[in-house]
Amino acid sequence: MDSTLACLAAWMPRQRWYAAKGRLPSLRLVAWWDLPSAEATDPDARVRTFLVADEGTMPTVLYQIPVVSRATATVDQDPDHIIGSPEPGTTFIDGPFDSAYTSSLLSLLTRGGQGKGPTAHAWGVPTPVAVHDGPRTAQVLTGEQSNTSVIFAATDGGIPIICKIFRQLHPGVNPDIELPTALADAGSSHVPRAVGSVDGSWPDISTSGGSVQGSFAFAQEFLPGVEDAWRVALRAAAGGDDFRDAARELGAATADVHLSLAELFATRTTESADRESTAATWRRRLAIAIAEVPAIAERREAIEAVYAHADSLEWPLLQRIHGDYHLGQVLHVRGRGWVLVDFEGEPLRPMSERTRPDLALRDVAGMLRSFDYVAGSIRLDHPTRPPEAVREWARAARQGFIEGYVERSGVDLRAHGPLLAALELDKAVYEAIYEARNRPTWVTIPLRGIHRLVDRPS
Ligand SMILES: Nc1ncnc2c1ncn2[C@@H]1O[C@H](COP(=O)(O)OP(=O)(O)O)[C@@H](O)[C@H]1O
Ligand SMILES: O=P(O)(O)O[C@H]1O[C@H](CO)[C@@H](O[C@H]2O[C@H](CO)[C@@H](O)[C@H](O)[C@H]2O)[C@H](O)[C@H]1O
Repeated sequence: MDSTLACLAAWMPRQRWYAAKGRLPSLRLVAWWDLPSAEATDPDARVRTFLVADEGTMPTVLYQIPVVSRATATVDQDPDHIIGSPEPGTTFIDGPFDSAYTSSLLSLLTRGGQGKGPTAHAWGVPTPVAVHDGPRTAQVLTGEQSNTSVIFAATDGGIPIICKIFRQLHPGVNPDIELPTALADAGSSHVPRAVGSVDGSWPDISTSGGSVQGSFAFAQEFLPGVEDAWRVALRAAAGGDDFRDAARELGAATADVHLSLAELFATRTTESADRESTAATWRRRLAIAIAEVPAIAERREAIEAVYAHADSLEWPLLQRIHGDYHLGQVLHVRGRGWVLVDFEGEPLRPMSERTRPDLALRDVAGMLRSFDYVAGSIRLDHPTRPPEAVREWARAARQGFIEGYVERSGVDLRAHGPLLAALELDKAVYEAIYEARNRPTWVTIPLRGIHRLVDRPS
């Protein structure tokens, strides 16, 4: 098994979903499960999903790595999708890029079934939407994602499916399954329909002995030919087109989803423990950001003053929220409007925090930051453009979003201005860490946002 772990450890740091960028993982094999159905249809392949813990991080991260193992002489995959050779004559292929894995994953999602290993177990949970049984092609979605998504297009008229394979595993139902499924079941048009999930159990990495249950993958209807709001907004900003009306509709859709979530899941008043834990998260993030992005250190006191002001005022009710809301998480669907995806919450936050009732204003703050990101990205791509015009574009978009949100929700955002400013600032601090780790050339975008927010907090 050492050669398997060595092979995975050498490959993981190059993957977009690998969290500890710039450092080799320190892997321990926690468990694995096999998909025997794959071997029945493709006898040259063995499909094994490894669950490996990176113990070099605090806290330990548990990764899901589906691997197809083939005799090297028979392999014709693109070299970019090859993990490596654990031993001479055997090649490991990144599962989502091999039909032996994708066809058995699809079968689990749409027909049910089981995957088994000595200490881990997986089972498919199809919903009534997963009725179609015809032929499908599989294609991995490329781009900057935290997980790996495969699109299964039907070649004979069935609805296309997108299946997200969660790369980091956490005990409990993943909010990315729980929230959109509840919203879709309640009739919301602002989320895609749920098709099925792969759930399972594995050894608990936080205790010796015992096992936990959680989610391995989730499939939804795929909305073909749509663009995400990030692309739509970027094009509008690049062409100097007004985005205020589109942003107003996005604000209204966001309010609709918040209202539905407040009906479907418990809400509660903010207790002092909630404030303390939120403020502790703000401080913790700020400390990490100062360590990783030294330019933030000089604004430390000013940032803390914005947090202190927010902490001194009344806070609204807590409820379930999206949690990592930005333009890339919203799709523009003709005839249906804005559709929200990726309810998994911020990848850098512990899952226990992401599933708690939270401030709906956190989502509002995330989207407001995202309009600023559009402006920042345009400035990076077109350095000779006058910055005032780009800034004005973002200001109008932010205004439109706020108007749409307030009209639909009835929430007086002005009354919560200092809290919204603190949440925007915290998001910008999060983004600075995220960009420093993933896209260092973009770190100037949140840094500029931080300066603006501390100089003009609300
Ligand atoms: N149901 C869907 N229909 C069409 N495109 C989708 C759908 N779900 C996700 N996408 C596309 O896939 C991208 C990545 O999905 P997301 O849920 O954000 O994954 P990740 O957790 O890996 O970041 C989205 O930004 C969107 O462009
Ligand atoms: O991978 P996820 O979609 O879960 O989200 C992570 O990656 C996002 C970047 O791809 C990051 O979002 C940041 O960049 C966006 C533009 O690419 C911008 O619209 C967002 O405002 C900005 O936060 C997100 O924060 C991160 O969790």
